[in-house]
Amino acid sequence: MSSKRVRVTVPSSTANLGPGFDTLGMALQLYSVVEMQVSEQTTIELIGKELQGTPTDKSNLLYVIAAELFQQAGLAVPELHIRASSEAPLTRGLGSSAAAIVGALVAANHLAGEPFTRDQLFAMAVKKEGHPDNVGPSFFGGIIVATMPEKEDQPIPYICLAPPAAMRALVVIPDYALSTEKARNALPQVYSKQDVIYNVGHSSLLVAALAQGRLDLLGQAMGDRLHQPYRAPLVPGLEEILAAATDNGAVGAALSGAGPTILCLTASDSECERLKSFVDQVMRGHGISYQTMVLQPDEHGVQVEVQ
Ligand SMILES: Nc1ncnc2c1ncn2[C@@H]1O[C@H](COP(=O)(O)OP(=O)(O)OP(=O)(O)O)[C@@H](O)[C@H]1O
Ligand SMILES: N[C@@H](CCO)C(=O)O
Repeated sequence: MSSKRVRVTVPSSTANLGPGFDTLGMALQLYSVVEMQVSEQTTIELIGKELQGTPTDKSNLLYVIAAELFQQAGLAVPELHIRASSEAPLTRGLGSSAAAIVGALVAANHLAGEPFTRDQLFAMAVKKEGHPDNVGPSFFGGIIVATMPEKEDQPIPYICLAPPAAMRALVVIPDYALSTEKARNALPQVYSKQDVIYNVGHSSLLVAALAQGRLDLLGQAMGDRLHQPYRAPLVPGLEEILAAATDNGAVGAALSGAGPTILCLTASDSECERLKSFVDQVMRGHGISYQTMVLQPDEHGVQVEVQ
């Protein structure tokens, strides 16, 4: 067991990108940091306002995930000093739980002497999160197309695409939380054939458009009928932004992950000001306080430093 301190930096992510429910996601330059070191006693130090209210005992997600990794490696679970921070707010649809899971797995794997490969860690994270669309970008960076394997013991099949160079993400982050669980419970159990065909077509077109840098197609390709229509009642302003973002400087728009953050993609930084005033008008109309951030895609994924 290593006695060194491991520092892991993990990008946040935006999942689904509209039609790619549970299968598509993009890493963003908004980071979580997890530092971990074997210690005599477990202490969890959470830095900054975003992690306020998160447990600082052994029920903390970071500790739970690290402990599970040591157990799976056949090692005794050590006491740990964990220090963590997050630039991304939690429960907003920016993949904070996936980033925490990836950060804790990668840090614990280093302390344990690297018993697991990166693909094994990816599979462990996907199992924990239930789907690969946030975990994939946090691990590998860029845009990830991934799905669950046919059999449980198979590796997670994925492809990483480089985001189109000039593309920017304007994220509209409302000041209220929406848990992924609540947003998933809003979805129906059964879909019509027309809606399934609609999403297969749009998701396929979106992946092809992103692969070829065809930002002009995103406005159409990002249409979705599997989750956004059912989540819209939980996210005031979503319908208006999806309907008119492309008339106001965006090349496409979607609910980010399970929401309530709304993602608007632009072809350059210069479109963002016009888009911000449109978004402001919509959100004010609903009396919702919010913040916006203009983010570049992250292309590196998880980064590890051993100190
Ligand atoms: N750094 C962290 N340390 C401990 N727990 C965390 C950390 N980051 C996230 N979590 C846990 O993850 C929960 C948020 O998960 P949830 O899936 O609801 O939202 P999200 O991951 O931010 O959004 P989405 O999955 O829609 O992108 C928090 O309430 C907290 O329990
Ligand atoms: N694909 C997931 C992302 C959030 O975890 C969802 O939309 O529920």
